[in-house]
Amino acid sequence: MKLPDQFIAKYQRLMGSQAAAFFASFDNPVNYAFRINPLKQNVPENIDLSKPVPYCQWGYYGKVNGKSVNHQSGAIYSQEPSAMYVGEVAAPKAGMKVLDLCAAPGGKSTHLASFLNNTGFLVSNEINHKRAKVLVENIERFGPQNTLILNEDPATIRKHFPGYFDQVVVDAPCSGEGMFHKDPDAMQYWNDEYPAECATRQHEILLDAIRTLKPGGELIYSTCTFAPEEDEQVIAWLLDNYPFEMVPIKKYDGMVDAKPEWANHNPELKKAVRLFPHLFKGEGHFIAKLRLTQAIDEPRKIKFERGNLNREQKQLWADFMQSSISDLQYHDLIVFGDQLYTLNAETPQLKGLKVMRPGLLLGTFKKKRFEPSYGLALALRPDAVKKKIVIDHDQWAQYVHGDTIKLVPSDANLAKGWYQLICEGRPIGFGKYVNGTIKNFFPKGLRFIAN
Ligand SMILES: C[S@@+](CC[C@H](N)C(=O)[O-])C[C@H]1O[C@@H](n2cnc3c(N)ncnc32)[C@H](O)[C@@H]1O
Repeated sequence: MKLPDQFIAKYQRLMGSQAAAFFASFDNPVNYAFRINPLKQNVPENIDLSKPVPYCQWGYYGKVNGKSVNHQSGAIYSQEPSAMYVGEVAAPKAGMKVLDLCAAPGGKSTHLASFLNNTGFLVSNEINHKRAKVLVENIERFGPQNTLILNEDPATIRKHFPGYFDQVVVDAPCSGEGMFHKDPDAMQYWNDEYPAECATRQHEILLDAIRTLKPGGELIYSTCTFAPEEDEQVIAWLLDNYPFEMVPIKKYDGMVDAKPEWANHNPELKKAVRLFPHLFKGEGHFIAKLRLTQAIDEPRKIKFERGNLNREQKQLWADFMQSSISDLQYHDLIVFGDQLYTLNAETPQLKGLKVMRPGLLLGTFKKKRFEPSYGLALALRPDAVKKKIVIDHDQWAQYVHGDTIKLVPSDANLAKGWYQLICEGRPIGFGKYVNGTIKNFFPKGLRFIAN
């Protein structure tokens, strides 16, 4: 691979005796991996689980077919193997309040949601609107029921969540040097000054991020670049200026200590981790974990959001619950426009925030009726739903293409109404059964031709 000349000169100097092996690794084959989704009931079928990723309890090496039942149902999430270690380092405990500040497309958020297992509260934020839409798609497919999805800048997040979170993950926008191997297009933005520019933005993001942490809370900072300016030097700056202590990160085979000599020689920096592609089966990554030892600002009181359904909406939802769902836990309900969402007990007032999803989207109120959402079908395990129709792979292909599905006569005497559609043991959406056919409610923007 042709790397930029200035990149070669810089890393020749920094990598010393390892430089040749480091540069050679850019020509190695790319490593693919995926995580299975513990929020779903069944372990995915038709996928090779023989090569587990040793440091990630849900991780396996291998490539995912994006047009498969496994992928569409949210049973698996494709993620680069090094990126998987960020979620593992965070490993939030049940009940925690967690912020993923730079979240799209959702690799870390879905991983954090796996740990939280529908307890606590996950705020998944992405500044870029287009990317925030992709984040919504990926989170809905994964199916957590405890997630607020925002499209905000870090300064606004800081204002609304002062001293609030047990954990904050900053998977920072960076110069992306670690991605040159997998995605050579990433090189086009790179020049010698780019890491310093990125570092300025990382400092700005962190100045907001750290003020959303409660004392004792943990900051997980990660990049996919080798640049010391964006890695050790950022952490050295935090340690010098704010009340943080480093939390040691376990180093598995091929992972190495971060490099104090690439910053201010503070030996504490060794507790962070570097993943180099010539030493490790994955792309370049840097991860640091820090604990806030005391509050940065005076504590501020937070007002919480409340449910807002009118009587008719309550009744329509109660009727749907009664006829269709046997198990769905939530604190309260909230309506935005005509859309109904669950509301987590920990949700602060949402006024002034660009909200993509205040909670799990349950469905839409139409004139005097309720239409359940695609996201609800994917968030509910089959045993939590009263009415289901099992479809085969060909019918699934019709469904994801947006077609009406004709049922065989033996299935064609069901009561009219909403059914969770199940393919290969996994929920793949809701369908409305009418006279021997299933009307298709697979979202228009997501339709595809299965292969
Ligand atoms: C490395 S990517 C995040 C990847 C994501 N965490 C995942 O695992 O799928 C960094 C993200 O930061 C966002 N970003 C860019 N500028 C930002 C800023 N000034 N503040 C916050 N986020 C920013 C980008 O849009 C991008 O989605």
